Amino acid sequence: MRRRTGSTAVVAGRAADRPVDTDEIRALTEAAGYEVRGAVTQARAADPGTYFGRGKVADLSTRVAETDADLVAVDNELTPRQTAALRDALPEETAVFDRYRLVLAVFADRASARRAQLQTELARLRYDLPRLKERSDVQGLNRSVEKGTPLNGVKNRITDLERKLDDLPHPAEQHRAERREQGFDLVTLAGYTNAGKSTLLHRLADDLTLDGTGGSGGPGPHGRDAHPDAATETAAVRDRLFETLETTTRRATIDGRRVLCTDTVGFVADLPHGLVESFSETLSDAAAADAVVLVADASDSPPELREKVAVALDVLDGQGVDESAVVTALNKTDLLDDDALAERREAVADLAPDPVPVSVRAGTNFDRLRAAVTERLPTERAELRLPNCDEAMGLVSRAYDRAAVESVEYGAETVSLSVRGRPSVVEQLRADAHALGE
Ligand SMILES: Nc1nc2c(ncn2[C@@H]2O[C@H](COP(=O)(O)OP(=O)(O)OP(=O)(O)O)[C@@H](O)[C@H]2O)c(=O)[nH]1
Ligand SMILES: [Mg+2]
Repeated sequence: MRRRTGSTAVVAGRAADRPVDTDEIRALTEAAGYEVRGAVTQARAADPGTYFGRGKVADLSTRVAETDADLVAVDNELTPRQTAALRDALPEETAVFDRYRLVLAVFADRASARRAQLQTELARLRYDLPRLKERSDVQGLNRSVEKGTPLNGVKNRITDLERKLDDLPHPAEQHRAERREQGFDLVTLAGYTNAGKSTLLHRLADDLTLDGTGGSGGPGPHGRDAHPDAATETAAVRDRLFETLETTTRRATIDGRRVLCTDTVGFVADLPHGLVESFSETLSDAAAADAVVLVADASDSPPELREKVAVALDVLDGQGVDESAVVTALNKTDLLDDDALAERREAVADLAPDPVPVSVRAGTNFDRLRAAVTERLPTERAELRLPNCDEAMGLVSRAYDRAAVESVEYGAETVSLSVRGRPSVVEQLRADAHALGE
């Protein structure tokens, strides 16, 4: 993404009793377009006033001055009061973002489609509003609102945005309904950011042609419009947080069936789901899907993996996704030896009973993953007997196109066709066969 010219940051982390790890907050800060010039950490309980202890705040201030940083990025959620107190203690004009605000900055930067832009702005204002309300001093209030928008202005803008979003057509939903009618199965890839969802989509997709998009206005008549992700999708997938900010859908063929596979916005550790949810179409996609592949990064430590899988399953459940529709894929097994993998399986055993270990990068165990997905797709079988005529050939070709043809035998008088696929598709083929026979 574009780097904010000259924007620099110092990251700051605190933990009560463990070594303080700043990797993630660094990655987030970089994802928001800042160059990280330093890190300040503290291992002690949070100070209710300034979050960090007094001496540490002084250190932080010195570091900001030395590095001429524009921003202090704090690896946690700060109360409005803490944000204000920190700002007061730092050199003039230094912005203070907690991780939530940082994520909002990333989204604001990357959102390209109209819908995503509105959702991002709405999420930011909803984040700001309670913070503004809690501020009692008028001066602080004015300073904390970007560009001096008064409190009421923020409320009005929220209402305005909500109305605009309601009025905006929802191309993804409409598109989904159409595609279902055409006999497509819908599969959604979900999971934390950086788990490998987009890489998996690449692997599963039939070709590099995009077939419809989520938030960005929907496909044209042929479902082949370019998506903002198009350029980056063909490039190597980079190791960067929030690579995907809008849903992308590609056609895939799984077990002979026509599948629309949708990539989604990744979850983020320690963020309230509501935040990410509010500006992604992601979860509504998951709820509408026939199967959801929950992609997890198995190179995470077992407790972290467990936590992420638990949260993700919980979020999906909250969206009305049936547990039986979820396939859990433990990705990046190329980074693990057998013992390490066994530990990961053990860590999620009671949450995800039958996870599929895969390496999307190396292509390991794809057959099992495809099979696990197919198992979750609604399926019906039919044996059809058709008169051997031109129309029958049309029907056979439709069957190949939309379902899995298990066998086809051409006799002198009749054609016998054994087919398996989406119930509505099989139903239609059966009706067509019946009509031919009359
Ligand atoms: N070692 C290894 N790396 C992988 C594998 N699959 C994906 N990756 C890497 O993991 C990183 C993240 O992959 P993405 O596909 O962008 O992850 P994502 O889940 O789409 O992330 P967001 O779009 O941010 O939600 C990239 O650097 C991939 O190359 C794998 O099987 N093994
Ligand atoms: Mg992605």
